[in-house]
Amino acid sequence: MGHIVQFTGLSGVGKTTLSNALLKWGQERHLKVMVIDGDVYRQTLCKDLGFSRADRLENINRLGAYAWSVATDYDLVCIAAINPFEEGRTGLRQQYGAILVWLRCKLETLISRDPKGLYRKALLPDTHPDKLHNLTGLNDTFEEPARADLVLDTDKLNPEQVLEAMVAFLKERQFI
Ligand SMILES: Nc1ncnc2c1ncn2[C@@H]1O[C@H](COP(=O)(O)OS(=O)(=O)O)[C@@H](OP(=O)(O)O)[C@H]1O
Ligand SMILES: Nc1ncnc2c1ncn2[C@@H]1O[C@H](COP(=O)(O)OP(=O)(O)O)[C@@H](O)[C@H]1O
Repeated sequence: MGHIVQFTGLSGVGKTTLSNALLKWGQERHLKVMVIDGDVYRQTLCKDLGFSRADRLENINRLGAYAWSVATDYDLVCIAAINPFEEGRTGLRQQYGAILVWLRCKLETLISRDPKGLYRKALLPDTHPDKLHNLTGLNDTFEEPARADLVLDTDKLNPEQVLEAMVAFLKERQFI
């Protein structure tokens, strides 16, 4: 039975970057890693969901259940979603033993990265037709985790260093 890792962190923090780096790292070592990326599953399994609190909780619950259903076939299953609420994270920890990794970064840095233009849209005036009104961390809730198993600061560590710290943590816990 593989271990389940749930990430949490704002858009642009580096969830996909770290997950894909772990996938590649695993492939090179015959370790079976699966990535369940929130952004990707919102096009399929979670296509019907929006960004209300209820929908975000439903989203993480579905991703958790899916991770659990495939965990027998993998060494490690990573859930890479924003996962903004303690209720959702605690649920995954209690139901599936999913450990919690918080990818953290200053908002100014995320605003300057903004590869999808989401922060630019959220910063538009309220009256602008393209204004994004519920971007996590900017004008929607992100509850800082009280009990993360690991915190990685992606404005201090480059992607290689983030991967290195993650791998060291997984080895220390004997997850890999
Ligand atoms: N309002 C709002 N708030 C947050 N994110 C938004 C929003 N609208 C669209 N997006 C895009 O959706 C991706 C987040 O989906 P998740 O399933 O990870 O979010 S959540 O866990 O349900 O909060 C997120 O992907 P990432 O950028 O990879 O985090 C965004 O690209
Ligand atoms: N540790 C890091 N240091 C600097 N830039 C990073 C780091 N991790 C990711 N990035 C960059 O930030 C942007 C968003 O990364 P991404 O992995 O797509 O974030 P998320 O999946 O959390 O939305 C990308 O342009 C990526 O290259």
